[in-house]
Amino acid sequence: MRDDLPTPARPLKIGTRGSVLALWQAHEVRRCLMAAFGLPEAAFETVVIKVTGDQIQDKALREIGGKGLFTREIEEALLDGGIDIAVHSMKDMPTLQPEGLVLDCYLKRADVRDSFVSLRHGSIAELPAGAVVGSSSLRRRAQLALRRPDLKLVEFRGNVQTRMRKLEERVADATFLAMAGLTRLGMLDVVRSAIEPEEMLPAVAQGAIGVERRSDDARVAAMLAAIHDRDTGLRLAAERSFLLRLDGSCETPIAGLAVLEGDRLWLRGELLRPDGSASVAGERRGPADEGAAIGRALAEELLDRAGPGFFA
Ligand SMILES: NCc1[nH]cc(CCC(=O)O)c1CC(=O)O
Repeated sequence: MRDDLPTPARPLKIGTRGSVLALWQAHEVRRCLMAAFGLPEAAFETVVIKVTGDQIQDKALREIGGKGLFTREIEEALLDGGIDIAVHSMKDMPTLQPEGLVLDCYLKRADVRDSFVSLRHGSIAELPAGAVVGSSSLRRRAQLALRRPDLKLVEFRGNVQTRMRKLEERVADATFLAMAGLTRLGMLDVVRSAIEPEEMLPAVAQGAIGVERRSDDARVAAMLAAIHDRDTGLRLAAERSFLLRLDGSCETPIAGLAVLEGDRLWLRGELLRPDGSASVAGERRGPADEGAAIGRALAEELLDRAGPGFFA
């Protein structure tokens, strides 16, 4: 292993999207690897890869359709050998990886909550009837419509700066952003309140950074094992199994969150109709290392309770 570590002459190539958040996350993985192996920054090379999802800014992503809008080009580079590892927001990752790739290394998870962002109001509860909320997340839109059918929803995309400008221009009175992303960008000052999971269950894997590799790359596998966070792995195993059994795509509003209670795992999940006219929510507890079975069982229970006509 020692002789096999990357060097400035033979750097480890880290593939990432080019957004400020994506670069921060790639550099965080680099920091963890530098610390774990005593390596200099020059032993790594950051390779920025353009993805379809970033090139389209004027449409809601669900109109473009298809899974992996933020990942396909990056995974192609990984399979080609153009990069050695790829860093992702796990929330944006499909539940299955292409043949030849493995995604089982997660950094310690950050704040999982959504945040309420507004210039004039302090929380969802304080929004007056008829207030306009900007969000393009199917999950957040459905969750809000379910709880506050009196509010008006508008599409909202772009980076944090763009969204703050839209709030200033009164395109909307409020929006939602993940606490994790804002924390990483050093922009927690825009948050009016953090929304507890009881009020708005977050997206599966929200707040977690994952590192993908080629399945036959034993050297990289050994390096990634050193920075993997076991608790995050147990939690995501349950949440992603839940999502997989639901065949979650961008068309289906799904929320899911697992937490550890000692050697037990507590998984909560929610399925919604896109217009917020109905939802089914449930929870399960079980041994922490049986997350995959717990996730599947909760998904099956919710599908059963929702019935065949639920998403129609
Ligand atoms: N879908 C975009 C996305 N993917 C990951 C994050 C934030 C970081 C994270 O949850 O790990 C965001 C932005 C947001 O939802 O506010």
